[in-house]
Amino acid sequence: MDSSWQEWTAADAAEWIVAPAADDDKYSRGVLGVVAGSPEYPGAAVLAVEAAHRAGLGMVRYTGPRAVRTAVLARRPETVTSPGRVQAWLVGSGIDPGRRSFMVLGDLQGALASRQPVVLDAGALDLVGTHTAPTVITPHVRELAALLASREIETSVAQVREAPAEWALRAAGELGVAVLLKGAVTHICDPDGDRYTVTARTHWLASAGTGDVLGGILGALVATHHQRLTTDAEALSALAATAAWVHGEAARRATEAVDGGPVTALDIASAVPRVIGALLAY
Ligand SMILES: NC(=O)C1=CN([C@@H]2O[C@H](COP(=O)(O)OP(=O)(O)OC[C@H]3O[C@@H](n4cnc5c(N)ncnc54)[C@H](OP(=O)(O)O)[C@@H]3O)[C@@H](O)[C@H]2O)[C@@H](O)CC1
Ligand SMILES: Nc1ncnc2c1ncn2[C@@H]1O[C@H](COP(=O)(O)OP(=O)(O)O)[C@@H](O)[C@H]1O
Repeated sequence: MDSSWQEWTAADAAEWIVAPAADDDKYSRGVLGVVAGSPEYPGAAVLAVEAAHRAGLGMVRYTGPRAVRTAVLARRPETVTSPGRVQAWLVGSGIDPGRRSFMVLGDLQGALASRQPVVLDAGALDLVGTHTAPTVITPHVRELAALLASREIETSVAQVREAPAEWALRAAGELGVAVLLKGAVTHICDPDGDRYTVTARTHWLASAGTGDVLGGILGALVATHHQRLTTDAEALSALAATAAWVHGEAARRATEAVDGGPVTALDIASAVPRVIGALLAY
């Protein structure tokens, strides 16, 4: 185990990007189930689903609230809205943990009980530890501080902001999951001692919804590698670092395309296929 943090590179990311082969079908390429979005935050589901499709996988299933489903389908008619086989989950983005209905809580618990690998975000972070499936949590600084405080680990937003590496490690150790702590430098670590950083190449990333796009990219990568994750849960941290790298590079390309001007979360999602293409050619 190396005690230092390794900056993830294009070469590292390229190892985790796979193109479909002649014997593939939509199921072998990975099906991502998404439990995200709510009447309060429908956009988070749209952004996560959009990014997952753009990152390349076999299928996205979304069975959330009707109004959100309609918004998701308006943007991505490729999305399947009936229940069925799922090989990885993205849960919690765009859900307020204080306003979860019984139905949403049931969907979240059902996903976590399925034993498929899971990306836990935003409004599902409090459920970490209620299941045994391979898990990566994707908090930002405030969410990590709140999560640790809820587990009686004394900390504050200021402390996590001051020493993100330290608190990401603490979370991985205490919670027993891979951690992707978002920020201008994103820290990824796991209980096995893997430690990666991804330094953002543009600060235009700091805008609403970009974290939901990251969740979609990571969900797609986890779904794509679902087979490997059944025997190698440690791969989750490498997949998380790859997702953060792809996200950062997509943002860099998106701002470059507008001469260094601002980019939106959807712009970043739209830039993802070219990043994937470049990594395949790497
Ligand atoms: N298009 C969509 O649908 C999007 C949906 N999203 C979804 O939204 C959900 C919440 O995510 P989040 O990241 O806004 O929650 P978090 O940061 O905990 O803020 C909670 C509250 O804390 C406060 N507050 C926060 N920061 C502060 C500061 N620096 N300084 C001072 N106060 C601060 C502030 O409250 P206020 O003080 O303004 O009342 C804020 O409201 C989550 O499910 C996510 O997926 C987003 O992805 C965006 C795009
Ligand atoms: N100052 C910054 N510079 C570069 N990237 C940032 C900065 N602040 C946040 N980010 C990145 O932007 C994204 C924001 O995600 P998140 O906080 O979940 O926002 P949202 O919930 O609005 O989607 C993360 O990928 C994070 O790493």
